[in-house]
Amino acid sequence: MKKVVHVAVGVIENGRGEVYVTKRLDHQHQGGKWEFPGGKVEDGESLLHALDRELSEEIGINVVAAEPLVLVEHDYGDKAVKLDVWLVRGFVGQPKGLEGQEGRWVHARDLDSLTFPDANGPIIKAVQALY
Ligand SMILES: Nc1nc2c([nH]c(=O)n2[C@H]2C[C@H](O)[C@@H](COP(=O)(O)OP(=O)(O)OP(=O)(O)O)O2)c(=O)[nH]1
Ligand SMILES: [Mg+2]
Repeated sequence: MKKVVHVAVGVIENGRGEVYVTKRLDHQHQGGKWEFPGGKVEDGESLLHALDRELSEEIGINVVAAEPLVLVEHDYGDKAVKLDVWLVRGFVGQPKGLEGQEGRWVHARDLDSLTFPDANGPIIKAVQALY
């Protein structure tokens, strides 16, 4: 059976109906598409620790308050992922792409105008249902 890659993902919101998205680098899996920042959970690591570590590495924030939003399993054929998505309502720092990736705040209603990986459909629905 194919190994499923477990990913901690953060939907960071700013209290004004906007969420922070970054663009995956061209050489990455699903490169060139927008994403919610996050990355692989390491062996033995808790989800919240993975979330905080990845958001710190990728966009320079630390998580203060997060709650589970949605769990998405998706098989891309070349790779299967389990996205553990958290709504991040409290954080320290100002998000910015630290790995050369583009980043921007986008209003929840405008998420449909950006291209995300196929797995992200249920995430976008869950975000839009909040507003
Ligand atoms: N972070 C993130 N990953 C996503 C999203 N949607 C989606 O299909 N993915 C997939 C793409 C990748 O196959 C996987 C996440 O891996 P990643 O590349 O972010 O992992 P990582 O940060 O640990 O980076 P790496 O150094 O191992 O490449 O999940 C999303 O919205 N955010
Ligand atoms: Mg990542």
